[in-house]
Amino acid sequence: MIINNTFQSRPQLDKKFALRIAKQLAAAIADKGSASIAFSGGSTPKGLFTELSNKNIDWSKVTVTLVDDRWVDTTNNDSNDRLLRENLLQNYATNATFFSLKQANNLTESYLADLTKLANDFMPLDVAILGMGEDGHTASIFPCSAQVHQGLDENAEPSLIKVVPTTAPYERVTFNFAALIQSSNLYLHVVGQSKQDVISQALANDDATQMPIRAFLQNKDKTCNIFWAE
Ligand SMILES: O=C1O[C@H](COP(=O)(O)O)[C@@H](O)[C@H](O)[C@H]1O
Repeated sequence: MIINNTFQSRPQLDKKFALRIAKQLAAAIADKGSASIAFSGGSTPKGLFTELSNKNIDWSKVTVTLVDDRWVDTTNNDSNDRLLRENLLQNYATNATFFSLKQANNLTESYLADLTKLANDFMPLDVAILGMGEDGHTASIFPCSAQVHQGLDENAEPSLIKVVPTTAPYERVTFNFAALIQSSNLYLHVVGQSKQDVISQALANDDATQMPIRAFLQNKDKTCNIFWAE
């Protein structure tokens, strides 16, 4: 199920979206004393990060993480970890607890098992913000990868897995579908006409292994709110 939220400009989207996320985090804190949120990386969310970092909520009670990251050093320009630290964990949001997906040198099965255990402290997420590539990948569940079935398995334990894309650089660490779909508030944040075209393509067919975003957009039990601007 989807709900479309369309904006005339990216700054307008960033403002409204940040306000909504801040309210949902504050509501989770009021309800259970803490909140958790996972962001996507890539080129889309920078403006949103800046807006949200200036929201005066009790960030000390918020755990912030990523839905996925590239397995690169956290100083690398392509690191989602770095993007988040430099753009979100600023201003009021410096008080948040950051759960990095890159806490070791080697991306081994035992590392992923340990990381998944640690993540269980703040799962299920209160808010998850997905991004999407032109190939319909979301988080780092890539249609080109050998791990696409594993990433989309509805019956898998919610967990962090390794993905090796063949059409994009770097090994990845990503939450699987089973983990992300449990999020109380699920969003897809995309900008530009080409991404709108990809959404149309995703809605026109139902094979999620060809376009993993379909698993989220076409899920019968969970609403995915799309935030889009030209
Ligand atoms: O590789 C990635 O790409 C997607 C989409 O990024 P964008 O640059 O087209 O916004 C992103 O959602 C994901 O987190 C990132 O690792």
